[in-house]
Amino acid sequence: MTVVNFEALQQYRRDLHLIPELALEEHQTHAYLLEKIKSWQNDTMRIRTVPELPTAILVRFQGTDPKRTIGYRTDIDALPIAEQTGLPFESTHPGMMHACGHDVHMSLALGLVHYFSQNQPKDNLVVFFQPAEEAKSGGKLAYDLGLFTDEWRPDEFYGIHDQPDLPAGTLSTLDGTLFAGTAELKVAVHGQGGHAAYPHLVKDPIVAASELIMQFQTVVSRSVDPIKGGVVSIGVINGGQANNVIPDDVYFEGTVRSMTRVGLDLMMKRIRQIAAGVALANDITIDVSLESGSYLPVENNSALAQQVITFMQSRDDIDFEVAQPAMTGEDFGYLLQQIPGVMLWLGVNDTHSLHSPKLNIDESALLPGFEALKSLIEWRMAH
Ligand SMILES: CC(=O)N[C@@H](CCC[C@H](N)C(=O)O)C(=O)O
Repeated sequence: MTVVNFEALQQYRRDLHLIPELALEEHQTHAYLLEKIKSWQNDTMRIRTVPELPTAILVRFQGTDPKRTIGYRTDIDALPIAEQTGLPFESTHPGMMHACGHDVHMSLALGLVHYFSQNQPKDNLVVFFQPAEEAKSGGKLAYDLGLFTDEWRPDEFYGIHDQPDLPAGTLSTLDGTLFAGTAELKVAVHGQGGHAAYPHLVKDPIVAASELIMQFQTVVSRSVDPIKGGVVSIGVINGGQANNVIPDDVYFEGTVRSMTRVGLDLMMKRIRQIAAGVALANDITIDVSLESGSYLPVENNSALAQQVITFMQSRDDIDFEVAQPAMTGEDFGYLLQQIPGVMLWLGVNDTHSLHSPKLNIDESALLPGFEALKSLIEWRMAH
């Protein structure tokens, strides 16, 4: 029985787009999702929330003839970005926006929960609404809290991410590593400020931070095998308040990325070495924090990815393209290190990139995205 249509998916997506919330603070989102899920509850379903990760929700469907448990994961958090789309359902939360399409991901996951509440699956199915993908590693937190133990442990895990570069509704993945592993970089440059007219009497953190940021750009160009590649990007820089005052401190943040854990380790080592060298050269203190280990490379399980690709390519009603690896990060990578599975892109056709304040996804992706995921899950359960 088909109970999910475009209008329903669009309504979920727009409702959720109005109320974006940051990592681990997704309380309104959680309440919205829970209310919908509870409205479909029946004897085949169990709904689980946990006090240690209060915005997470797990839904488990008992299979009719289970030989395994399939997992499906959506992220639920938003970004600290002030929306500039001008849409009638623009964010009502100042400075926050679903600029990475998690509203789309949640809409599809709600569609799946609604559908399987009316069509009991053959295998068991666990749908995981995960907080904190953009920051704070909700996937790892959930795993480390033991959310996926006993009957809640999927044997295989699937998830999607929207992709503005692909036509709306096109699915895409590859047999291999889809997304990079990332490390979050935080740097504090501590100098000794003073009057800008007397630079010889200060320890200038602005000059040191500038040198450091430019030197970091040599990590990829001089230390990483060009065939393998990597990314060092700075997204935050703060320091100073007046044009004629040299401040005491400068603070900046960025992200370091590689398709392999070995590559990421190398880049992190070079960043620490460069920071130590620039600190010495400027007679200044530089504190570097590099956190990795949660946003691991998103490595699709080879056997499962081949099956997904074969299935998608065999279906006339699914538009599918084999993907190229991307430097995007995802903490689904952490879950895929624990549980085999596959992440896919879903095309949402926009000229604006992910993380743009003008991202305006093409909602015609919603129904084909839902249908493809539902068909994939049902096909997998039949094999
Ligand atoms: C799909 C996407 O855009 N994911 C984020 C994941 C954030 C990773 C982490 N917070 C970091 O900044 O390294 C991304 O930025 O790729």
